[in-house]
Amino acid sequence: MGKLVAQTEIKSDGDVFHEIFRHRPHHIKNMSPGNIQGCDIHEGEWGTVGSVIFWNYTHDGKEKVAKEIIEAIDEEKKSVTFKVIEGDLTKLYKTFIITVHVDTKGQNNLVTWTLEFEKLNEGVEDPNTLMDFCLAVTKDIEAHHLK
Ligand SMILES: CC[C@@H](C)C[C@@H](CC)C(C)C
Repeated sequence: MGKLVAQTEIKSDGDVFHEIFRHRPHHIKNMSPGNIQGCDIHEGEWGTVGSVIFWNYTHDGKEKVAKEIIEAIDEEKKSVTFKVIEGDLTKLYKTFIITVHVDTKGQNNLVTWTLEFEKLNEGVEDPNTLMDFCLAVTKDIEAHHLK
């Protein structure tokens, strides 16, 4: 299993950041319209394990889709784990799991993105640009809350 981890500090509220990814990821398109164009719930309720979310996003200049199941939610640790089950990423990766975690330490809020993946073949590159995408979305969410 390949793994990429990246961290970035946000000045906006960490609890709000977690709440967005857990309960209202469909609001992200309003905060990061260049990256996220759509987010719909296909199965279950927002913010619950087992719910299925469908994303329309633009990555590496191309419009893409991702269907993800919420695999885990840890309210204590403020983390949400999304497992990709359909869409562009499944053309390159057998498994693709995205975890977003927020550490709130006083004024500082540290966001950690973890991408775990199994490539379909050796020629597939590591998802570095997707990690950049996740960090860019993070910054847009922060900026939205600092206005
Ligand atoms: C599969 C790429 C995007 C749609 C993942 C989203 C978080 C699971 C995005 C908002 C970073």
